[in-house]
Amino acid sequence: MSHLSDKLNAIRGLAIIVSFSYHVVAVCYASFKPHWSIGGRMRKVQLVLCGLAVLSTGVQTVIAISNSNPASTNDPDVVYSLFLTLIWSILLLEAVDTSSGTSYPRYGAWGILLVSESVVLALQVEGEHGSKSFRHGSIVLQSARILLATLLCTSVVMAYCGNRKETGTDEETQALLADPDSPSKSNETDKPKKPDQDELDRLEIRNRPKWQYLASFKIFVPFMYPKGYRNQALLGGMLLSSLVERIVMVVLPLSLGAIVSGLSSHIPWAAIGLYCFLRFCSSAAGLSLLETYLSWQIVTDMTIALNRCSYDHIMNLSADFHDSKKSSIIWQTMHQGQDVIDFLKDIIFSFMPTIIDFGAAAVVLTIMFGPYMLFIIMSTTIFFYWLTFKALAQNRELSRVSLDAWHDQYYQLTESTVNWYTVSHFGRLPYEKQRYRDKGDAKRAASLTFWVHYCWSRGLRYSLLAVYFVAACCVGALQIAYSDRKVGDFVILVTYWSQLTNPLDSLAYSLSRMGQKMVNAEKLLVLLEKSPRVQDVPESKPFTFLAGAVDFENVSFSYDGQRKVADNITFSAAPGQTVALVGRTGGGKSTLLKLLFRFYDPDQGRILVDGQDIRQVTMESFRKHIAVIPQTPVVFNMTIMENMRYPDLECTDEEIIEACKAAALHEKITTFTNGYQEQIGERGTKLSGGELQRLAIARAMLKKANILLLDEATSAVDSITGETDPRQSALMKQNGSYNELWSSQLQLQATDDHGNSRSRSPRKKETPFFYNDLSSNGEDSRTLVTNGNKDSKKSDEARQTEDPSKADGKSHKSGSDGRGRTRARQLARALSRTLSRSKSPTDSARAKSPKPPAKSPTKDNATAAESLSPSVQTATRRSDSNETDHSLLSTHSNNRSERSNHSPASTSNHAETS
Ligand SMILES: Nc1ncnc2c1ncn2[C@@H]1O[C@H](COP(=O)(O)OP(=O)(O)OP(=O)(O)O)[C@@H](O)[C@H]1O
Repeated sequence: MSHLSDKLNAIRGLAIIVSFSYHVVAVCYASFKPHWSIGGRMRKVQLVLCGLAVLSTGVQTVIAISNSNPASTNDPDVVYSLFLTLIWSILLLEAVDTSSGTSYPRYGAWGILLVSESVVLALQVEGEHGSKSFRHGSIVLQSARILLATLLCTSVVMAYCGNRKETGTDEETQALLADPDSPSKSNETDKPKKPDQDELDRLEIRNRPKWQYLASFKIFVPFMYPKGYRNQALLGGMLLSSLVERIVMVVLPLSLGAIVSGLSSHIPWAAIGLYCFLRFCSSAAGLSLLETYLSWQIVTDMTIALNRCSYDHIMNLSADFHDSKKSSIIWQTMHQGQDVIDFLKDIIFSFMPTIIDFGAAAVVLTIMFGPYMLFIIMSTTIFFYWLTFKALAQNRELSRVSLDAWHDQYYQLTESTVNWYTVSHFGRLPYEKQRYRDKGDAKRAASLTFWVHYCWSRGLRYSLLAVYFVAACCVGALQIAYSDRKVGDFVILVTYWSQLTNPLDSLAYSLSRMGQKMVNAEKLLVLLEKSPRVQDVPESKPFTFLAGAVDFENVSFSYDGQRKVADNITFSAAPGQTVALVGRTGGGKSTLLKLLFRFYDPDQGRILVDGQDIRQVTMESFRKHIAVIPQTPVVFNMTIMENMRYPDLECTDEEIIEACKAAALHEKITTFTNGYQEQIGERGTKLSGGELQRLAIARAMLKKANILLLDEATSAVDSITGETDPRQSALMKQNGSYNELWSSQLQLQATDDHGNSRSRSPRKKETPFFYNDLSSNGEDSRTLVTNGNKDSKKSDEARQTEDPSKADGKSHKSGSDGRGRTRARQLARALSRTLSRSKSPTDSARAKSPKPPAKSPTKDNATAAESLSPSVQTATRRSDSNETDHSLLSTHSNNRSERSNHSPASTSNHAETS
């Protein structure tokens, strides 16, 4: 009989331990490894069955308690019923918690419970265990549970056999965002806004399997490891003080219990002294202060290191990122880098110590008060954390919404203030103000929702703790009342309880803070996981400048991988040649320059400079040979002098002044109140459009590069360029596509001027390129050519007479000699001098080396090419008239460009040479 009873208790204990352990291990494993779930449509049935099982175990517990001895600290029937209730409750909570199908942690546990309850039932029927009422009651309830467990397992088998793998209702398999490409609405403005790339990247990170998601954060780990002996010593100090604090937390309640128990007979001075000392150690002035002091230094260093790395990473990203970035969001994300460090610090110095405190308190209380107390501690922890994690998941979502609303308002603030002129031009001040208010309201609503939810969930969690505290006090009081326990044990219980719940509390707090910090960390992670679309290949070599021959070979490119901006473009620019790209607005001219500067790499084809594929050379060595004057010059909010010095930090004031003189800017600068020390405002707002472009031109000169890219560099510089370009005349004479384009443009202009007055005058339309003036002086041209390839000087002179552009230049020169022309000459000379000076001895030596094989330009190309500037000047010219027929072929295209011009994109772009 007794033997059977022992066997039953052992089986019951084993059943509880096995099912609980299996479930915990399986849940942990499943959460880190993707797995299939089945039977999602049976979820409601399973929910009801689990609920009934919990009910039956609850009833069995009540029967067991009513039949047990109040003095007993571990009645086997009560303990079994209590823990069985706990396990079924956990399974129920999981069923409630997930809308997906059942996976192996749950159906495995059902199977174990089915087997173990059947064995227990068999033993119970066989023996005479417990009182009759309890035995009958428990047999009925157990039979019911076996039936329920059988039904649960059958539901899984049925789902499996029916191959009901979840698709529709499983939230894990549903897209979090609607398909952004689905054509739902016809009206453009009504179409849902496509989530931006950052948001999609964040979603991608969030939707990774848990282990992968957590592993993603390992990118931050190197920043957590303190660099240098000093910081490592500080970290050691932190760990040590944290360890000592844990010991203090265990000893503290025991010493208090000893004082209380001892006071009934004597004054325990030693225990009081120890207690006071431990209290001091655990106070805010004790070990935690030391820890804070030590951590401050390490955390500051780590944050700075992370910021530096993020900054370097952002600066190393390529143009695709910088073209689509939201600067204000990047600033914020960088700023919140601190949170990432805090997040990791919390895990090591808050989360782990709290778990240790909790574990220590749980062990001591279980040893002192038996399995009932263990049950109370376990169920407190499980339910408290179930509520906490549920709240945390929602909090995280709400915090994301709140943070996004905050970012949104911040973004609108920066955008509207940066674009204040545009806002004012269009009279949109009230509109922007309203938008700011609306975004503020959205931010307020989002944070209010967050806080309401936070307060509710917090209230619920702490009410649960209060209920369990009552239960713990009852168990403690009953044991002290019915056994020979000391009163001090009750004090120990109460003290440990607070030590148990304080960690729970602070863990919940850390977890909720961690949720918020994880959102910030995710944002930084998105940033750090971005890799530059254009980067040096491992085997790339330094670029060797020889003469400056540029070849585009069947180049195709698309920014987004869908819309082709350049399609099969082929053209060549021989050393010293100037090439104008002509095409309609948005035709891809600037894009070709970006490809040449390697802001992007072609999707197909290749670009060669001096026979070297620019993808195979290091960007740094290549880019230093190219100067760019962009369509919209961007300057720093610094002084003119500082802006000018940017290309060459070593250049002298005299060189800067000379460059400014050449760009016809010097005189203007001398009229400024502070001359060269004048601050030019954000993005150069204090300069006129023309002044800004001249500054960009002067600045480009100081780079002393061999290849010059002009992207409508002089659109605002009338006085320099206010005359006909000799090379343009040459091109016009050739009666090719260039001629056709200009003629049709002028025709349109004239028609328009007749009817409606257009803002741009025909004169302005004719404004030639900045570089045109360089060829107006033969001497300058030769000097410039020499700079590109010294050998060509003589041949230049020899060919000069044949040069159609030069002939034009001459005739043109005699026809006009205005102020703009004089300045242009100055500019040409200065550029020539600057470039000559920049030529290093090695460059000269290289220049003497044979030219790379030229791409067989036509005769006209060849002659013109050698009469012109540094090595290659590439400029873009816009044909604003979309009405113009853009399928123009250059009469001087070489074979390859003629071939390429049959392709769709190239019908709008022409590389014309003069
Ligand atoms: N960073 C970018 N991302 C996506 N598309 C872009 C980007 N930059 C330009 N585009 C698109 O590529 C096309 C070609 O642009 P590009 O600036 O090269 O034209 P363009 O010929 O220089 O025009 P314009 O003469 O008006 O300056 C345009 O339709 C433009 O919208």
